[in-house]
Amino acid sequence: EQNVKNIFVNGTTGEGLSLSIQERKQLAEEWMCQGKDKLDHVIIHVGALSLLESQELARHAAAIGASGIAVIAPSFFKPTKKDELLGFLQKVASEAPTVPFYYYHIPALTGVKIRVEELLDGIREQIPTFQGVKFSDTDLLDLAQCINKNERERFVFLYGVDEQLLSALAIGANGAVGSTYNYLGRKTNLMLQAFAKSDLALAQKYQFLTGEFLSFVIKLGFGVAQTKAVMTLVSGIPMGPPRLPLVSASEEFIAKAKAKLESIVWPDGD
Ligand SMILES: CC(=O)N[C@H](C=O)[C@@H](O)[C@H](O)[C@H](O)CO
Ligand SMILES: CC(=O)C(=O)O
Repeated sequence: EQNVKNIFVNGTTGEGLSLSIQERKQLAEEWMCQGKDKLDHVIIHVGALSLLESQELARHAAAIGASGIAVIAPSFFKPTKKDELLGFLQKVASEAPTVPFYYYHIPALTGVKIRVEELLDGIREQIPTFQGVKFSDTDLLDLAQCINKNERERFVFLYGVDEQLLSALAIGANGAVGSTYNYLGRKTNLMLQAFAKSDLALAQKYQFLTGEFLSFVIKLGFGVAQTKAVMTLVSGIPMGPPRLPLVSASEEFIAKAKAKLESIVWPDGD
């Protein structure tokens, strides 16, 4: 329905860090199975506070044939220097030595603000499977420097601040991973197509409209619980309640989000 061809499992929206290891394995297996003939890539997030658990999840993802694995920075005891973060990532990546590895940079949630530009310098020597970054930060200078310096190594940069994806594309991001594509995937694909055809005015229209929706719901209080409510609203598929400490979106939020979404007039006419 949203025509999304790649999936990122057990990340932020999937509340991966709130699930048990057993649950995470089960979900990864289910997505591999369901996606078999439908999806191009299944990237499984295997980050955890415990290095041992993260390694176990990496081995599991490799065993079930994941197209990639991703890891966020550990966020209770935090790495403060590049080499500390790199050491952790390396010890996870090496458990899945044939699986492309992505660093999931999301400093607003992890509190780990080590610049990606710095992290990537020489990273292939430590992590031969290093493939790219899921870059969920607004620092477009850091992203630009990553892209500028790493062109030769052909890393992939998947952008994760959906409301400013177009700006990231302009600076050279290769793709996008984000929560809103669960319900605005089709519209975002139209934006990507417009950008690919250099129709910047049309691409901007889509970005302005997705931005209008997001700025509206962000003012109401927008997080993973609210995202799930909007997913249910649009798809009709019940997402179930989030897990504590997150609590379900209010009926008032759902009604307002629904009205806002329905009020938007898209360039493609629906
Ligand atoms: C913090 C967070 O959830 N980030 C998501 C991706 O990483 C984004 O997809 C946002 O949910 C989205 O850009 C809406 O603000
Ligand atoms: C939103 C997103 O990219 C994630 O669930 O990690």
